[in-house]
This record gives sequence, structure tokens and C-alpha cells, in this order.
Amino acid sequence: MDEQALKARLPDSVAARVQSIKLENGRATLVLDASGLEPENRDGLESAVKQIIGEADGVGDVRVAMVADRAPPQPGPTLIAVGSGKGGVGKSTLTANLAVALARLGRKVGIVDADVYGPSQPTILNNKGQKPEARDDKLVPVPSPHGIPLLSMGHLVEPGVALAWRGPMAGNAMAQLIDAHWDGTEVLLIDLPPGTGDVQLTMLSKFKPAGAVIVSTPQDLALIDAQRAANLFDSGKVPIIGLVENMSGYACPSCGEVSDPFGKGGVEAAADATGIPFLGRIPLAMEIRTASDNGTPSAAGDGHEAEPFHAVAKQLADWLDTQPVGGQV
Ligand SMILES: Nc1ncnc2c1ncn2[C@@H]1O[C@H](COP(=O)(O)OP(=O)(O)OP(=O)(O)O)[C@@H](O)[C@H]1O
Repeated sequence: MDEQALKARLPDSVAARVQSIKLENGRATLVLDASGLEPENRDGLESAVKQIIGEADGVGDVRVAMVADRAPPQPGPTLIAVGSGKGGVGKSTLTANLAVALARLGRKVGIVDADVYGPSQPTILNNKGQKPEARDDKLVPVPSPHGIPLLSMGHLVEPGVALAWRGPMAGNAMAQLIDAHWDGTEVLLIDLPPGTGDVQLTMLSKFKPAGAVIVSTPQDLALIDAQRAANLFDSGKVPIIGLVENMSGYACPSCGEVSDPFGKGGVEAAADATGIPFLGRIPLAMEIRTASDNGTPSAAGDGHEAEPFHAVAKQLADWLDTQPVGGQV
């Protein structure tokens, strides 16, 4: 059974709402346009789709994200998702540094570390081992020395435990981190796990972010995965703010000069080809890694390795200024 055959099982009026459909290892993932539907009809449609698709040969599991054109306006921070197609490309590093750089521009920024499989923000932002308190059944973000309040999967579970979670549990845990006491926070950066799985689907259907930043390294394979991540946001009607190329070129530890052993411009060219804005490149630099490991993100200092983060943050701040006030939490 291929994806088009799966879609053909749905009545025309429902098929017309399918923004994307993917079948991989027996799991069907659909993003459906829920615009104009009342909540009860939305739930009914979701169950019907799960049943019809679940009955098809070769489908063992169905995941559905229902997305609306616009999330209903609610008070709370503006949500920005930071995603990547694959792990290890520097998404957490970029998220932390962008938060610090935005804070230095006067923005009130928080981070949700939704990377169930490798929560690293408590280390990068230096508040590891602290547990968030709960007030009125909601979590209270944990402050960090750089002025960035944080809620992380790493605060909730012991390292490695979440690895055994089934997908929906990860989605629910992320919902707790976002639906928390973010009073006073204007912008909430969501450090997503790599890929296009359950956490991303929960994000799209429950907390439609105002925009998404995609991180990639220059290699072709990483780029193809990044494109896939961008497609998911696209099908969820989340504007892609832009692509950032990380580990692009090598920064000389003594003079800071950047050379390009892997070639240059791959991500920018890919962004150009797909019409996605290119936000900039962050070089591969030893100081960036050691600063993260030591809990002092580069963007908090004034070294040359801070500059590219500030340049990307400036563009993000400009983009935020074009957005209506108030977010989705
Ligand atoms: N520009 C850079 N220069 C040097 N090291 C970097 C750079 N960006 C990230 N790193 C290092 O690469 C490793 C992976 O980065 P990071 O954890 O941010 O990636 P990630 O995409 O969030 O990974 P995962 O999805 O597995 O959590 C870390 O050790 C980090 O310090």
C-alpha cells in the first residue's frame, strides 16, 4: 500500500484536508487541515481517519496532527520551534545561544527543551540537577544564570529513561513543559527532538508555533533531512523563519579565520532553491563546544564566536517584530 492509495481510502471531503501523508515502517503519519472545524467535529474527524487508515494493509499505527490556519489568539509567549532533520547538527547549541543573544537584545526569552532523547539544555544553560516546582498543577520554569528560564525533559526524568517512552508519552510530556507558568516570557524557543515524530505532531496540533527555525550542517544528507523537517512545518502551516547552517567551515582557534574544508554554501543554495530565507552560518569552533559543555554559551561573551549567533538572533528579532503580540500558550 502506498501513500496515495492510503489517501484514496478517505472520503473526498476528508482527503481534501490532507496536508501530508507518510507511511514508514508500518506507521502512517497524516497532517490534516482542521480549519473551520468545531472542536467536537475535529475530534470526530481524527478518530474516523485513524480508523479508516488503520484498517489498511500494512498499517500498524496511525498518527494524526490536526492543524488550523491560525491558532486561536491566547495570551502567552510567542512560540518558535527550532528543529532539524537529524540529531547532532547543533540544534540545542543554536537554541541556547539564540536565546542568550535575544535576551541581550532586550527580549524576554525562555526555552523548552523538548528533546526527549537527548535533553542538553540544563548542561548548556548551567542549571542541571535543579527540579522545577509545580504551582496550580503547572510547572514553574527553572531560572538559569544567563537569564533564560528553562523547562527541560532533563528536569523531569533521569537520563535515559525517556528513551523507552512510547511516542505519545513524549508528546504529552512536551505539552506539560509548554503549558507552564511562562508569565513574563515573550518568546519561547522550543528545542525539538530531531526528525519528524510524535513530539513534532503534538507541537503542530496542540501548540502551533508562530514560526520555525531549521538547523542543518552542510552535508547533503543532513540537508535532505532538514528539508523533510521543513516540509512537516510547511504542511502544518507553520511559517519557516529560515535555515541556519551550523558547523559550516572551521574557525581557526588562534585567529578566528574561517576555512571551508567541506565546501561552502550548500545550505544557502538549498534555502534559495526552496524559497526559504537563509539566516546565516555558524562555524565549527572548539570554543563553541567547550562553552556549551561549561554552561556558558558563547553568545553570552564578546568573543568572535559570539558574533554569528548575534547576527542570526538579530534576524529572528526582526522577524518577531513583524508578528502580532501574544502567542499560543
Ligand atoms: N558550531 C559548533 N562548533 C563546535 N561544536 C559544536 C557546534 N555546534 C554544536 N557543537 C557540538 O556538537 C555536539 C552536538 O550539538 P547539539 O547537542 O547542539 O546538537 P543537537 O542537534 O541538539 O543534537 P541532538 O539532537 O542529539 O540533541 C555538541 O557537543 C556541541 O557542543
